Amino acid sequence: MANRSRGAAVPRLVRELLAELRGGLVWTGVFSLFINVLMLTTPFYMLQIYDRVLTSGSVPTLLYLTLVGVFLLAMMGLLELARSRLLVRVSGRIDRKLGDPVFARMVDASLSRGAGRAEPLRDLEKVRTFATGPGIIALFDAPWAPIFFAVIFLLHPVLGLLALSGGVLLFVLALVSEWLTRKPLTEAGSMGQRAQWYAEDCANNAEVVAALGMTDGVRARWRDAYAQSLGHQALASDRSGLLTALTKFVRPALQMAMLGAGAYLVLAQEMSPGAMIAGSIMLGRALAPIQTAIAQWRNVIQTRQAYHRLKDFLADAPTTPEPMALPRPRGDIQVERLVAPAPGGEQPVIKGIGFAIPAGTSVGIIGPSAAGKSSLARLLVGVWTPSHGAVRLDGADVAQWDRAQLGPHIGYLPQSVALLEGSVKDNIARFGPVDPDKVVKAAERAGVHQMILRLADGYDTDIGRTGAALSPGQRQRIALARAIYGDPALVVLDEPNASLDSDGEAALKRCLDALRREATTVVVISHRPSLLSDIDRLLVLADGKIDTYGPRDEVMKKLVRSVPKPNGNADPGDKARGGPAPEDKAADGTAPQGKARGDGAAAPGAGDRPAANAGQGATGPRAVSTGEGQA
Ligand SMILES: Nc1ncnc2c1ncn2[C@@H]1O[C@H](COP(=O)(O)OP(=O)(O)OP(=O)(O)O)[C@@H](O)[C@H]1O
Repeated sequence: MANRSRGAAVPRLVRELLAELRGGLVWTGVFSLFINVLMLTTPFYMLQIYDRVLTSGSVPTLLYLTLVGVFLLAMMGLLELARSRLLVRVSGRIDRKLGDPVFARMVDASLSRGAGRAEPLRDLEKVRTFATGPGIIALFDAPWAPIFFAVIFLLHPVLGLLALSGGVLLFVLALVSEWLTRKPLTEAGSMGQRAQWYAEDCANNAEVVAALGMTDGVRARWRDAYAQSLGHQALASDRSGLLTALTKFVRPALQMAMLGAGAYLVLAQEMSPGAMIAGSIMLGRALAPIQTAIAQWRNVIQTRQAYHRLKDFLADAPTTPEPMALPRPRGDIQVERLVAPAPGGEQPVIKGIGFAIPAGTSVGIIGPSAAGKSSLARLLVGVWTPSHGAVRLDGADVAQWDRAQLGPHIGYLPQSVALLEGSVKDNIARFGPVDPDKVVKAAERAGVHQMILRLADGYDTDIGRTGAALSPGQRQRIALARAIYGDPALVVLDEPNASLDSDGEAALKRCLDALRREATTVVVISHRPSLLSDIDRLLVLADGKIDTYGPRDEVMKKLVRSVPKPNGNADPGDKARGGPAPEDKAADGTAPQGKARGDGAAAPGAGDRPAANAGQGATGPRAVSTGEGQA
């Protein structure tokens, strides 16, 4: 089973990544050293031309120097090529190492925090592209700048001092730039992100936003966040613009000072004219990486932020050792003392319930709105993690079960259907390898095969983002086929008929009958009692607790008795539809728990499983045990 320990994965992931990158980065550093040494070719060539060729008038020397110079420059070009290829590989490794974990973690984070965004992938993209851009080249070149300063010192100490002071001045300007722009850039980043969320949410819900005239209100929110982001951006740009202007003045001024000082030293006969020119060129080389670093400062800061966000995001990733594969479950469900808040919340929405569903049993869950039915469904399929208790499938805790292993054994049709961008067949096959026979079988059992054949490209029809190209009813029926694809052992359907017409509902009922005949464990949540007419058991949920659980007919009888109508008749469907509130029942003097026990249904049936009873103990007297005969 998964061993979840916080905080260990990121250091491991990052350590492993850095270990993998170490070789490539060391070679990039070595290549950078040679590239920078070879950059001395041009100034030395100048030096030799002025001081040797022009004074001696020797053409062979000129030819020889030129050949050597061209060869060295060619070598430098080759090294540049090798370095850039190396960095492309480094960037590819970052992606290969972190891409999948970040994606998987993003899905997990959406489950545990209740909201998912794609920023971590964007951050990864930022870090990855930095690894091939000019920013990282500047970082690798900067440490070799002392070579140039040293050579300038050798030409003349005065020139050396001048160059060094210029370098320090530019470096200080870079630090000031960082200091002045870091905060506004951070603020701009977070406000920009918020603005983007508004824009994305608005685009995703464009129809309701337009229909209800909400565009102006939502745009005002977006505009506010965007304006704040732009304000911080502008402040950062103003400050960095000032620094850039200063740099643009300092850089040529330094060059001029070098030439001026060099000319003076030549006049004073302390240096040759060649050294004057070479010194000036070398100053340019020495300052280039510093200047690139200043130009790339914003990029460097943003990449650093993205890197830290990524590290934090991965920091609480659970370490999950490769779990042992478990055999295909039979579909035996035990819910034990289950307490669960919604993701990111504290208040439990499921408040200590326990019950059992023997393999092959079909159970209908009914109850008023916000009773916790969908929450229970999510817990049954293991996408929510309970704070206490467990849902066990054939004895194994579903929240701890490896999702990739558990998924094929689970069929889940959520209330909001959630198809994904892709073809009909991809969606039915759950984006795994498409086995046409299995896809058609699932579609036929879901009663949707003919409907799919009538689509423009049949099973190959692209359904667009979230299935936008389909009607809600079509989406729901295709999602049903997806839920039963591969004959899962447990099928949980949350309001599977919410968007269906009578044909669709008849197909759904036939599908449920087939699942029952095949002894698949089925849980159906529905507000419509018609769908639950052939179900084995009924579970009535109210305020996160079990009100009643037992064989369907017994529960229905109880519901009839507990829902008095003004004319003395009762409509059990009222309760299924969430009609009578628990207070209504209390008003006639019959508390739910009293009812549950009073008719004898509370006593465990003769064949009740011990696990079911254990679960009952946790639920309190509200939970009603079941007769095994119904299984
Ligand atoms: N993702 C979520 N984040 C926060 N709270 C949630 C979330 N999902 C459900 N809840 C809360 O849990 C409670 C139960 O909701 P749930 O959707 O399980 O009820 P339900 O019985 O399925 O309702 P309905 O019949 O209206 O679908 C509600 O109070 C709801 O606010």
